[in-house]
Amino acid sequence: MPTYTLKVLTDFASAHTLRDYPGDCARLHGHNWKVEVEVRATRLDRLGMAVDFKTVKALAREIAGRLDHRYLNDLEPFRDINPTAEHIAAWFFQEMAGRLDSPGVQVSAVTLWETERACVRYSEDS
Ligand SMILES: Nc1nc2c(c(=O)[nH]1)N=C([C@H](O)[C@H](O)COP(=O)(O)OP(=O)(O)OP(=O)(O)O)CN2
Ligand SMILES: [Zn+2]
Repeated sequence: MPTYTLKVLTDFASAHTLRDYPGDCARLHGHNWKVEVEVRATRLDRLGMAVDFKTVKALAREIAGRLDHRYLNDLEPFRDINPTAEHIAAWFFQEMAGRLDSPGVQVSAVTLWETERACVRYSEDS
């Protein structure tokens, strides 16, 4: 089946500490995180769009804004789980999936870049 995968980018700047990490990352430090959100559809609307990029960007920006200029360890769910790239990517995916309300369009992956050299891609493909 033809599939359209759209990707939008956003970012946020936050501080975190990794509890129990055996090294520098257990100390307070920050990152300029970059987020790639992928959404997938198999149908287009009458305009020829799976979903307007603006819709996906606005939602991704709103979610990123909740993390921006914050100490992640103070925010749910990172009071209880370490704010690793893996956990942040999964949280971001779930927030997007819970809010994207476009028929026939699903969030398919979130890639979180922690540095320019390291990222994690989270999806729930079976
Ligand atoms: N699998 C993961 N590994 C690490 C995570 C993570 O979230 N998931 N996080 C960190 C720290 O947050 C650390 O700040 C990042 O370190 P690193 O990727 O090593 O980045 P640096 O720029 O400091 O390191 P270079 O070796 O210069 O690339 C660690 N690991
Ligand atoms: Zn870090």
